[in-house]
Amino acid sequence: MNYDLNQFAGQEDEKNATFKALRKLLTLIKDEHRTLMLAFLAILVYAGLVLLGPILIGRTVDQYIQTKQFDGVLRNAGILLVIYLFAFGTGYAQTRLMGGVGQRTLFKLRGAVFSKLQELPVAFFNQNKAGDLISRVNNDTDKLNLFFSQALMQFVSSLFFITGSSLFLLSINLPLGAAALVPALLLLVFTQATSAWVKRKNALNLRSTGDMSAEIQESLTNFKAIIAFNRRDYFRKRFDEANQDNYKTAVGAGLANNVYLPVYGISANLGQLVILTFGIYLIATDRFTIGLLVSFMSYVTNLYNNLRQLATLWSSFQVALAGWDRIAHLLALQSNLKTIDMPVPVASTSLLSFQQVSFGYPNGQEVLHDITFDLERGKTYALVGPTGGGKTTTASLIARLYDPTSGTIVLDGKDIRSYEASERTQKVGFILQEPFLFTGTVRDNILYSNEQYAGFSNEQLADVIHDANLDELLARFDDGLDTNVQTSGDAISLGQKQLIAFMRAVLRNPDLLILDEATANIDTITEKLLDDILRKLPEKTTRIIIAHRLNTIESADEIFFINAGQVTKAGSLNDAVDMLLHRKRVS
Ligand SMILES: Nc1ncnc2c1ncn2[C@@H]1O[C@H](COP(=O)(O)OP(=O)(O)OP(=O)(O)O)[C@@H](O)[C@H]1O
Repeated sequence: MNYDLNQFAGQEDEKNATFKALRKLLTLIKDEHRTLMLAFLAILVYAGLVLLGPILIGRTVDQYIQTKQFDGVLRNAGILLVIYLFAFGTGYAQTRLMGGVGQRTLFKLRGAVFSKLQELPVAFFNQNKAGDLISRVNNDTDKLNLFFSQALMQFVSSLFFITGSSLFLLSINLPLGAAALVPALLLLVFTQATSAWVKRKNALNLRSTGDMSAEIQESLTNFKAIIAFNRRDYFRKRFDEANQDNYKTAVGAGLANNVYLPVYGISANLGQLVILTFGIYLIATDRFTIGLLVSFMSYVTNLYNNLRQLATLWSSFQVALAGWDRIAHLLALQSNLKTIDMPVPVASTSLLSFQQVSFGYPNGQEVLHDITFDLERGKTYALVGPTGGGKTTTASLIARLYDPTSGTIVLDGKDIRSYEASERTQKVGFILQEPFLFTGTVRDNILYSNEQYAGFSNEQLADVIHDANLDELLARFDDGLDTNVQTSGDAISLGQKQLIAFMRAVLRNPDLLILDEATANIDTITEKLLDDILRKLPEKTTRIIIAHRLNTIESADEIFFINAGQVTKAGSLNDAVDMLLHRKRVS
């Protein structure tokens, strides 16, 4: 399965894509319908009140100003003031309501994107850069927040104003109203024609922001190598290129986003010019009054101001849509490592059985070819072989970081795909060459994801550690269980990290314990200690040791030689040495 998110970028917009995306976008706020209804109501009242203004002013001109009845003028001014105060109140209410909707949607959306990231398989992270993903979680979701908290309601209010003003214009004088709307219709056609282009420009910009973020992340993660190899200039150049690209796409997006404003501005001016000329002609021929012309001009101004506002919002809508596309592609991805209901294919008494397993990494060549082997309970197995032969890949399949391309892996009598993740991780323990640690204490790290001892006091835990023969290892840490561990810092050596990973795996008491080059950074005396601990593990525990140093596999009951994606039984340690030297198959 292809998990590359950037494969979606630059795809041509399908027909009506904007409205489809809008519908999807609105599903994000479907839980907010009460607040939305209230906000809509507030905005409807607000628009209605504001639209009453011009007609009242027109009446005042015709009825009181031309007849010089100033008490009438004052009365209408008072009414107008009340109307505007109410309008202010409803306008404020809708801003408050929608601000909350925006923040809640952002909160939920970030949560959904983050949960999705937790759910996706290793292949997804192999194909996408962390920096780009961070940009999706932070930057793209924020674009949507801006849209929901500000733009959406302004959008709706502009639509109300445009509809209201148009109705007033047409009802006051049909031909004059129709003439005022012609430039507006042309604008709609223009907007429709340019929207896809504007969205594309914004999508390019968001993508290059993601690329830049990925570039920053890579250089921050590898800062030691960059300094040690004096590659700062190289990375600075790469960043400059990403920055340059981001600048160019930002200019492109800015240009696209601003294309509407001047066009809308000139249409507004044209509209007013038409009304003024046509209106004065109508007044001159006694078919219109000055007061009505004042109202009319006011509605036209209102109409075009809102169209202009719509233009600005339309670009912010396109930015939100482009951001939403990037998030929606991520949310739509499904893990291909779902737990599957399936009957046991072949009854097997072994703890683990590979049955004609082949595997290739996504977008890569086949790495393991038709592998079949069985591991019995309680035995120790060694996987040896040249670099790149497929040892770690075999271990990754046992941990179900990937599923085989073909064939079946049977764990404890059941297809490995039919286990829930919690049950599988309980059965299979892993100690990796580069263990993952979290910021906290040694205690936090060795109990990571181990519910069994979570509530234990340090004293109780010390007993458990003693029973598991781990106290000598714990003694290697100055403050014992309370020793601080920092993932980013180097306060703890790689060997110590491996010891923590070792204790963590042993305390989980798995049926199958895999050590992938797990003692590569440990001195020979400690290594002997680990060997002892491994020997004393409960009898049922099966151990798989992946090692380059052959002295570490002396205690193995059986040795498998993995080379070029093939697995062969090596027989004895000497056979394994022979195979490694000659890379040939025996038995
Ligand atoms: N994430 C990946 N994506 C694509 N190909 C990969 C990936 N990981 C490993 N490979 C390829 O799979 C093959 C087997 O690699 P693997 O890591 O299993 O070998 P190994 O025997 O464990 O080597 P080593 O002893 O160096 O750890 C190699 O050709 C490697 O290039």
